[in-house]
Amino acid sequence: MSGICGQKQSNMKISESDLIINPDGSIYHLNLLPEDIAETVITVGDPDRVGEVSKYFDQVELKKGKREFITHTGFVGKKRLTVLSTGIGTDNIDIVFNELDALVNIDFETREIKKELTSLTIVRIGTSGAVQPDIPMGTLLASSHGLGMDALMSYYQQQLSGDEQLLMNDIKAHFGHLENINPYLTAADDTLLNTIGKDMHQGITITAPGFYAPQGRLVRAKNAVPDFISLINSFRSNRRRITNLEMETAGIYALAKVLGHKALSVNAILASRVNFEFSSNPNKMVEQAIKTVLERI
Ligand SMILES: O=P(O)(O)O[C@H]1O[C@H](CO)[C@@H](O)[C@H]1O
Ligand SMILES: O=c1cc[nH]c(=O)[nH]1
Repeated sequence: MSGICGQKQSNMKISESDLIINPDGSIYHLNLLPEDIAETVITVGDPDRVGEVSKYFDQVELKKGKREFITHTGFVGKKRLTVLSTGIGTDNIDIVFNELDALVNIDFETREIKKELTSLTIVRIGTSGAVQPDIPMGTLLASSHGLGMDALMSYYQQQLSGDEQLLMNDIKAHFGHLENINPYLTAADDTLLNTIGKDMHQGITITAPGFYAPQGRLVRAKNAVPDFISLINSFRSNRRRITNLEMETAGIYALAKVLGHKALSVNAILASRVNFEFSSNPNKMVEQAIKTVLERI
C-alpha cells in the first residue's frame, strides 16, 4: 500500500510507514501480536523487573521481547495481566503507548481504526527520588499528576480539564523563568488513584528528560538551573505539591489520556534528594511495590 500521510481519520487506512507491522503480524518495536496483551498492563522501566512481577503470576502464557521491551502475559487467579518493560525515558513511552494502543484499537488486516475502542488499564511500577523531607526512602507514592519537563507533549494535541488548567497556571507562574522548558501536566485516573493508590503518599511527580542535571544532580558537568531541587520542592498550588522525580510518568499519563486509556504510576522511593540519601536495598522496596500493586489491581 502506498503511504497516506497527514492526520489519521477513523475511516482512513493507516500507511505502512505510519504504523509498522512486522512480517509475522507483530507491531514493530514491541514484537507483539494483538492477542498477546491483556487489557490490564503493568509497565516497569527495568527489563529485569518484568520477571520480578510475573513470578507472582499463577500462570505465564507468553514471554516475548525485542530491545528493551520485554513482555510477559499470564494470569493472577482469573485476571489476565500483561507486564511490559518500557526502558528509560518518555521517548520510549511514545513507542510503547502508541504500539499498545495500536494492538487493541487498530485492525491490523485493514489498517483502520476499530469502530469499538478498548480502554486499557495501565499501572506503572517504577522507582523515583523524593524531593520533600517528610517523604523518606521506602515510601510507596502514587502520582496524583505527571508534570513533564521533557518535550514529548510538544508534539501531540492535548486538552486539559478545568482542574488541570488551574494547576498548570500555577506551574507556569512558578517555572516560567525557565525559558527553554515547556511543561505539560496530566492527572492520574481518579479511580485507580483511589483504589490502587489508596493510603499511599500522593503528589505531583516531575518527569525529567535525564537523571543528572535534569533532576538537579551535580557530578562534574555544571548545571544550567541552579537550586533546581529547592525550586521544585517550594512549589505549592492550594494543598498540592511536587513530591518526586523520575523519567516516565508524565508521558504515560498524557498519552494514556490522549488515547483514551486509564493510567496510574506507583513509585518506590529509592532516594531522598533533600537528605542526600540513596537506598542500600532498592530491590526490597521494588518488591514491596510489586506485591502491593498485584494485591490491588
Ligand atoms: O526504575 P524505573 O522504572 O526505570 O524508573 C526510574 O529509574 C530510571 C532511572 O534510574 C528511570 O527510568 C526512572 O524513571
Ligand atoms: O532519584 C531517582 C531515583 C530513581 N529514578 C530516578 O529517575 N531518579
